[in-house]
Amino acid sequence: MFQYHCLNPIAEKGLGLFNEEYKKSEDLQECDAVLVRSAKMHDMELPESVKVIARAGAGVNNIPVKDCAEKGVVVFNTPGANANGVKELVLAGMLLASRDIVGGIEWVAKEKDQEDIDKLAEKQKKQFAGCEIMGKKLGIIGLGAIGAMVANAASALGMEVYGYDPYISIDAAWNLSRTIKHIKSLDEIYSQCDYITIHVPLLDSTKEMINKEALDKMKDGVVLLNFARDLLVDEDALIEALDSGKVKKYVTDFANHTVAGHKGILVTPHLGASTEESEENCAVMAVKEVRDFLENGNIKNSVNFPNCDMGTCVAVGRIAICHKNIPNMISQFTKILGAEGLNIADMTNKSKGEYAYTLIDLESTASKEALDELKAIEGVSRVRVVK
Ligand SMILES: NC(=O)C1=CN([C@@H]2O[C@H](COP(=O)(O)OP(=O)(O)OC[C@H]3O[C@@H](n4cnc5c(N)ncnc54)[C@H](O)[C@@H]3O)[C@@H](O)[C@H]2O)C=CC1
Ligand SMILES: O=C(O)CCC(=O)C(=O)O
Repeated sequence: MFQYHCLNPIAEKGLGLFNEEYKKSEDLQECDAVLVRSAKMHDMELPESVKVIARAGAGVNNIPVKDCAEKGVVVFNTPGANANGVKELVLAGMLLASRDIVGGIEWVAKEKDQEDIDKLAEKQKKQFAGCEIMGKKLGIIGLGAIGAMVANAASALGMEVYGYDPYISIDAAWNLSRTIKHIKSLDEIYSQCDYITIHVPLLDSTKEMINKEALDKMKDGVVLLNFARDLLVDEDALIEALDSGKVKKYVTDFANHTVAGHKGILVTPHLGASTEESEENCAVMAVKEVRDFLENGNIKNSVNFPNCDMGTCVAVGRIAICHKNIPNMISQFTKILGAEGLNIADMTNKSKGEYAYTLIDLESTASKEALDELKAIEGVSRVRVVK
């Protein structure tokens, strides 16, 4: 029996995929798995029982990913599962920034009791006039799941799309419309584009990448959209650029005291992935990842350990070892197992950066002593008997 805990509400369509072998628990103690959306986990004390965290979403900046790797806790996310939801809100954001739709709707609501509201509307509407996005230049920073979808959709709406992503995946590149201009320098995005939207993860290297220097290089009257993370933008510099007229509108999905209520800023309360479809897609993918990991030891879509798939175990036993990606680990594992007379039926070892993962199928059951010896190897963070 496995236990899981949800730090945020997770769609029932996903949780329903847990079978009778799983129990939802109201507290973390004794849990094998944690499911999370945006809850901040950096200051959270995780019990030793937690082996896996699944982020039902893309961004993992709310999770101490490296600390988890050190402790042998595998962290998953759900790549692409909410990308369409975000794409649609980005398109809405561009339209809201271009036409004063919000101002117009608020005006009608305010004047609702005017007898001649229809005539008044025709007279007043010029104050809410705007511009079209067709023919305008859109710069996209980050062409992953979301950026690529925004690029294709904006291109289909007649925008001239400039894309910048020095680390683009082959899959994302294949999915891009041929109309997207491949841009190799951010300066070109800044100097050319009327709209700029950012879709990169929040990392030390991307924090405040939109700063005063970047803003100064942008076209006068640029519209900036941020549906990725607020800390990607130096929002004090942004406010200055907005107040000076350099930036026409800032559309952000992240409410905070710097942006909330400020003129020229449209703030949504982190709604990018808040659609029925995205919530369900993320929950379904997260639960499948957790189940395959707990039941088979397989890893797919982890952000701190490598992909590793040995299917369902048909041997007598399977053990999973989380460890450092350093020399001499496999030979130490096989030596301990060999000394106990355990024959290895199948084995996979994969690495990702500093960390590695080994799955070993055995023709007989490993003793507690052998498992303890494996755990004691320097660089091993967790040994788990999967079967
Ligand atoms: N507002 C919301 O509700 C949501 C926000 N997000 C945010 O959007 C971010 C992106 O999401 P996805 O597109 O699904 O992730 P993704 O991982 O598919 O794409 C990120 C892309 O950014 C690129 N990148 C990384 N560093 C870069 C740099 N310095 N310059 C240019 N490109 C760089 C990567 O190569 C990758 O192609 C997430 O990390 C998350 O913070 C994601 C989903 C929902
Ligand atoms: O779960 C959510 O609503 C947040 C989505 C998000 O920001 C992400 O997937 O990175």
